Amino acid sequence: MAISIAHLGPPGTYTEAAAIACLDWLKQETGQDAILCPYPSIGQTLEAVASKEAQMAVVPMENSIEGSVTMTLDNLWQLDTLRIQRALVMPIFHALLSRAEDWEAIRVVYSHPQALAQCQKWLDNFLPKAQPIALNSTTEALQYLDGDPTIAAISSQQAAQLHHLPILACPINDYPDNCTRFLLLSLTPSPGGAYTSLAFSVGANQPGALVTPLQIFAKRSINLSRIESRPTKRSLGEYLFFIDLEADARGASMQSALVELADHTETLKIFGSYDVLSI
Ligand SMILES: O=C(O)C(=O)Cc1ccccc1
Repeated sequence: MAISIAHLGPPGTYTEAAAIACLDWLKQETGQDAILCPYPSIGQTLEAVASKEAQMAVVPMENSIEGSVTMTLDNLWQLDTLRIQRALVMPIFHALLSRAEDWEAIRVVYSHPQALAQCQKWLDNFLPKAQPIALNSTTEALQYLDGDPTIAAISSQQAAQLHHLPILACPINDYPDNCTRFLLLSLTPSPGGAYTSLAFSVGANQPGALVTPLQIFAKRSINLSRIESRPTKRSLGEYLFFIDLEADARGASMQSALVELADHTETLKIFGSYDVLSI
């Protein structure tokens, strides 16, 4: 039977393209068929798996220009049953979609906050009078573009094709080397792999509260490839730390590091060990 892969919709999002790559990979590697299920937000996409409405989810995690997708980090922490199965990195090329005949007519540009941020300088240069408006996804506004030549959206070329909309400019991202890392998640234990992602809170705000956990990995020569802090949402100035390590949690050295880490953190959540899918 086909399994369902939840992703951020409506159809044509970058996350859908990443989910299609995961679906193809699943079929090739395991023979498993899958269908795509679009959800209106990243939160609802992850919630669908946590509540077993869908078997897998694909979500954006981090962009090379804009950094973390905070919605994903916050939901991963809250729904602590989700485990990372694979990561995949996709190049992102943004396009300006609109029915406007004259750019001067464009008053509003809709898109996902990351896409607006990745095209900020371009928008300042070429559409200084247009108001950027953030939505849940790059494709949320596409249904409104047909009837209104004063609006535009930043979306992908594939989305333009899918929704039969003209591309006024492409690529419009401020930096040409624009990549996003996506995660494939499910409730099943991670398969293991070259990377481990985890997050922790620290007990007291005191000297060494962060350096002590980090030294646990440094003294074992385990490389830290990323660190990101997020507010705990309990009180101002209290943080959670999300870290990625270049090691498999099943290895002996990581096993002992994780035991030690549990002793030096308040809450520790291990999202799993996984490999990066090449597409
Ligand atoms: O809105 C989308 O299309 C997404 O998949 C989120 C996103 C936005 C910008 C870059 C990468 C992913």
